[in-house]
Amino acid sequence: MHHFQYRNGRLYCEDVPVEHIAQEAGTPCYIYSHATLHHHFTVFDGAFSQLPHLTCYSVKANSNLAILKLFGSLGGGVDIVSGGELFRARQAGIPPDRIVYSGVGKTREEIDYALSEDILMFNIESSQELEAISQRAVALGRRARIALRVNPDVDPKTHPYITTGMEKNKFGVAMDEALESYRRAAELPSVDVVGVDCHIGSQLTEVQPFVDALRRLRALIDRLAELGLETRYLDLGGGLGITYDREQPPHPTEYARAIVRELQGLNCTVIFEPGRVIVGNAGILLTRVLYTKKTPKKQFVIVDAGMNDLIRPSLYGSYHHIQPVVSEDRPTETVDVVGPICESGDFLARERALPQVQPGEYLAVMSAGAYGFTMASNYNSRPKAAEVLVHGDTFHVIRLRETWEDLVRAERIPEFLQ
Ligand SMILES: Cc1ncc(COP(=O)(O)O)c(C=O)c1O
Ligand SMILES: N[C@@H](CCCC[NH3+])C(=O)O
Repeated sequence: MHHFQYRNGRLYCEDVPVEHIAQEAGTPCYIYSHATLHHHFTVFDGAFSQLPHLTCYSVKANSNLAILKLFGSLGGGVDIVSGGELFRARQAGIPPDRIVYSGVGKTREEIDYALSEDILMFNIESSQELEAISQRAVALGRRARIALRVNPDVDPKTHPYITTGMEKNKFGVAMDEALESYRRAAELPSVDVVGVDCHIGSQLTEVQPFVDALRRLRALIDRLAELGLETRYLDLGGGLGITYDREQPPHPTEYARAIVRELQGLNCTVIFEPGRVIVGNAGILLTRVLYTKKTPKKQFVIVDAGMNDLIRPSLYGSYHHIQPVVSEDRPTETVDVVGPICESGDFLARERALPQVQPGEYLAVMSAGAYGFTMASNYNSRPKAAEVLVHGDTFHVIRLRETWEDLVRAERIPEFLQ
């Protein structure tokens, strides 16, 4: 479904020309399509309609309150990895019984907060974390529902920085240790063992690694049943990829078909934690060309968005399609699209064939809805960009552009320096 399209040579998001947004909200600016977000969520969630399931959108992909509110209103829950994400989710009205909490480094403060909110399930990543959660639940007079995040050791065939379910990764508990940990969990006070969890990586473009992981989890579930431990929730994590360039990831319905086939005969609620597949292609980063510059070796297009706004190209060498907002016939040239940050690694594209562009014109960096704004920083004291949600023929600023004042607000000069 394409809600970013050219009409009469102008790029639109739904029924709004993106230039209008740039003029009002300034650049750089993230723009999301409500219709795309809605469509992606309902397609994913609907693909599992024949199963008892819960789609827990992964907040880290895009944590804007308006977006969380939308998914909550569609019956979604969330997957969180910090107290800050829990706070956001609650602010957006996500009910605690639709919240699952993963992450290898949950602090005592975060554990206490999640226990006090009575979230659906902690996905436990180590034996020490298990003990800590039990202790805090006892201390607070609460019960902690838990799943063990197991590391099934499958290769998701994605970028090495974003694999999570291989033996060498820091995530989860090794398969061999899982049974022992479950035995221990069953003895611990104030802990209810309710599930099994895994998440093997992000931007997967094949179904097979998901199927392999699921088969290993099913074997574990059978062993747990022999110990008298019933699995009420099977959490399969997120990770389904999207098309940035020429990738051909499975459509959510194809992914669902493969998963449902493997679940025959299992009697539990299945949880999914999709992030990128829901929001990735629902957003763009809009930027303005500041200058063009030719050096003996290179042709640069210098834009007002940098690695602090969108770090994926610098961090993973990721591809994002870049296109002028005004489409017209012009010669192409091979350029590096770079930002204003004082790092040579600050680029949005390298050696990219792009129509010849002029200072002042706008470029759209496509597929920027996931891990765009959420990974933004204030490096070089750059205020974070605004975020805008388009809904039909209107648009709403869902996060104001930061100001220079915002950047210094939390800082204090001690008296001896004044
Ligand atoms: C535990 C967990 N769940 C879900 C996700 C969401 O992943 P994706 O955006 O690839 O669907 C991630 C990120 O990889 C994660 O670490
Ligand atoms: N941030 C990564 C994905 C990591 C997912 C988090 N576990 C990206 O932009 O592709």
